[in-house]
Amino acid sequence: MLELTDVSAGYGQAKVVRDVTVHIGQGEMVALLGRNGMGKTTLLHAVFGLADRHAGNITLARHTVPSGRPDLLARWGATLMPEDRGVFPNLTITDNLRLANRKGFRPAVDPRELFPLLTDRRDQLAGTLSGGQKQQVGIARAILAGQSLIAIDELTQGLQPSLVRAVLEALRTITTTGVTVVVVDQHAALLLEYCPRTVVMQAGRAVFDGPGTPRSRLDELLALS
Ligand SMILES: Nc1ncnc2c1ncn2[C@@H]1O[C@H](COP(=O)(O)OP(=O)(O)OP(=O)(O)O)[C@@H](O)[C@H]1O
Repeated sequence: MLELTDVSAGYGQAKVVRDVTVHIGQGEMVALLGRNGMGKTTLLHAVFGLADRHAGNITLARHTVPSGRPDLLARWGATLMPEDRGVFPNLTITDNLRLANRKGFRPAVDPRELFPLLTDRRDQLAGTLSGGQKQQVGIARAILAGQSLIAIDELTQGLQPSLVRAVLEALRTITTTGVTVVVVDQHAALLLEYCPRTVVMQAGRAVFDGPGTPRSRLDELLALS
């Protein structure tokens, strides 16, 4: 559903991502790992039209993705969770969800079943939630919008492990309904528990792509600069 073929990308003349080929199927849950500055975010940005693509092809759900058109990605069903987690801070949780819900669309999994917070704090302004709580609202919005690919950068940043687990658990559940999930982080341990497939970036290249990675091999890849 998301296919990157020989993708090189960066910012202006700066080359960051080099010759990356990764094909991700519908309903997969993929961890994109790598140390600081290895190009994980830039790769996501290349997919979502936020970095400059220097070479290669990207297709999403059989659409050819042109460079520099982030608007098309949203229209074709892909969401990149931004740092503010894509919530309207001055609206309540309920209103955030209501606005996101595509007319007449009922997701296979009700996000309120995944995240009790959405009910317990329904009248709270989203801007007053913690980062992890906002992330839950952001993911719920993507689910209600019927998005078929959800990518999350820096999933664990600033979140307590129990919240990270709740989010990963929820993401795993939605993959069973056919939604594709790509999670980016530099902390491997938790993600590895939930993601059957791992792509490791090193100096802009995808140096490993596979399921069932032995932990020792991953430690080795993540330790190298
Ligand atoms: N806007 C930019 N202009 C020029 N270079 C950039 C820009 N953003 C990032 N870079 C460079 O691209 C390289 C890769 O950065 P990127 O953010 O993709 O790495 P990352 O693997 O996501 O790292 P981290 O885990 O620290 O976020 C770094 O050397 C960084 O300095």
